[in-house]
Amino acid sequence: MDWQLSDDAQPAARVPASRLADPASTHAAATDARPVPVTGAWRPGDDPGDRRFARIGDLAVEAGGTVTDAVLAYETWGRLDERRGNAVLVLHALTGDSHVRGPAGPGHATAGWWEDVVGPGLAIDTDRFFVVAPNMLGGCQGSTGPASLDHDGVEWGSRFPRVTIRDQVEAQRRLADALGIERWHAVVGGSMGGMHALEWAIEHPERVGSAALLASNAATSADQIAQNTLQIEAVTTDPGWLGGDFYDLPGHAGPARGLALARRMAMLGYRSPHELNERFRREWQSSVDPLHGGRFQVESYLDVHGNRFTRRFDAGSYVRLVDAMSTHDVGRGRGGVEAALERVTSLALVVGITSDRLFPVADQQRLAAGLPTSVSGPEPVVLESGFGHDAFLIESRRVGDLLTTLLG
Ligand SMILES: CC(=O)SCCNC(=O)CCNC(=O)[C@H](O)C(C)(C)COP(=O)(O)OP(=O)(O)OC[C@H]1O[C@@H](n2cnc3c(N)ncnc32)[C@H](O)[C@@H]1OP(=O)(O)O
Ligand SMILES: N[C@@H](CCO)C(=O)O
Repeated sequence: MDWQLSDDAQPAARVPASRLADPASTHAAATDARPVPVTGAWRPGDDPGDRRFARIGDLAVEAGGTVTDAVLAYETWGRLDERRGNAVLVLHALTGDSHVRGPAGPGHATAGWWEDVVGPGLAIDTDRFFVVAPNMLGGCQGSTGPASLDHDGVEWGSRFPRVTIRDQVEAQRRLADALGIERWHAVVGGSMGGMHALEWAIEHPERVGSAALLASNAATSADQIAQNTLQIEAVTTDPGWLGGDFYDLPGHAGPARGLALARRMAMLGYRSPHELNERFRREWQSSVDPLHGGRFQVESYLDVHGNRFTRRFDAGSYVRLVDAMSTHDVGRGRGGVEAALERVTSLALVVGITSDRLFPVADQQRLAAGLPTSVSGPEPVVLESGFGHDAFLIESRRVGDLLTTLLG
């Protein structure tokens, strides 16, 4: 089947800012929600730039159900060469999006999340490579997700099926087909994006030249599932959740408090105890002692991140995407993790971070030991950093240096 690049004026996955939950606290930061620009279909030779949309058809998902008339939002940088052999797929983490670098088109004046990694002369050199970055299926930054309108003009909400990493990669495969990319020069992803990159290398080994797996895993551990479960519970026990059908109800803020709480919990996994202790110590945010009504700085920090998050992310997507991480297990139906890893034929770069308490280095040791050809042999490359899991985003220059060992 041919998948279509969209010229439509109103992509099905459009998510107006009004459907994002309102912040629950007066400490909220300014909104990060970006309008979704509507652009024409990408064609070989086009200039890099705007966010575009690919219609990828009906997608039957592993857990049962179908995402009908699914759309993936994506952005590109650089030019596809005549042999279509220089394409690099960059896959974002849980709450990321297609906006890897700026500037792009209208509504995208902002910098991207990997400015120091992707660009002219950088590790993923857009003078050499054609970079494609999709927003994952189930997300809320242009791709079809729970906040998107279904055919009846009502948000999918609770009707949006559970999706898995494999379903999301199947959506990406259709995007690759639509773009005419038979084989990726490389697939690159951090955290949840690394799960997608690995799934590509296992399910479509002939289509992946090399794979970079940063702070990621082969199967989500009990410890990770436990944290995911608490975050989902924080959202779904908020009275504003309404079973997942909270969208566009007059005067209804949605599960904002629950979503903010989930993000605050998640932030603890993203940063290291050492960093938090060194950065905030026991300092107060104001002149008032916390014992007498003031707040600790770290409380304020988490509050800001939690409430800011509610301005840019949909609670329905959050629940579905966290769930997709929990069900991640490359060994499912493939004879176990090690058997699945043996299917990989591409050269792999596996990177762990010393202070990552969410995806500890043991996860990457299992990956490197199981993958047939890893840049660093049976051990991962370990980045010495105090920033915790988020180091793959924060230490971007150093991550770029590591990527050059794979990309040349
Ligand atoms: C691939 C992807 O995942 S893309 C998505 C990645 N982006 C996100 O996850 C968005 C959330 N942001 C983050 O997690 C982080 O900002 C990162 C990882 C992107 C970057 O981390 P850092 O640069 O170390 O930012 P940090 O965590 O220190 O947060 C900085 C903010 O906290 C604020 N902050 C710091 N201390 C306090 C405090 N005591 N009280 C309140 N706010 C505080 C700062 O003012 C700053 O706000 P600003 O952005 O408005 O300037
Ligand atoms: N902080 C990043 C990393 C998660 O793995 C995110 O929210 O996407």
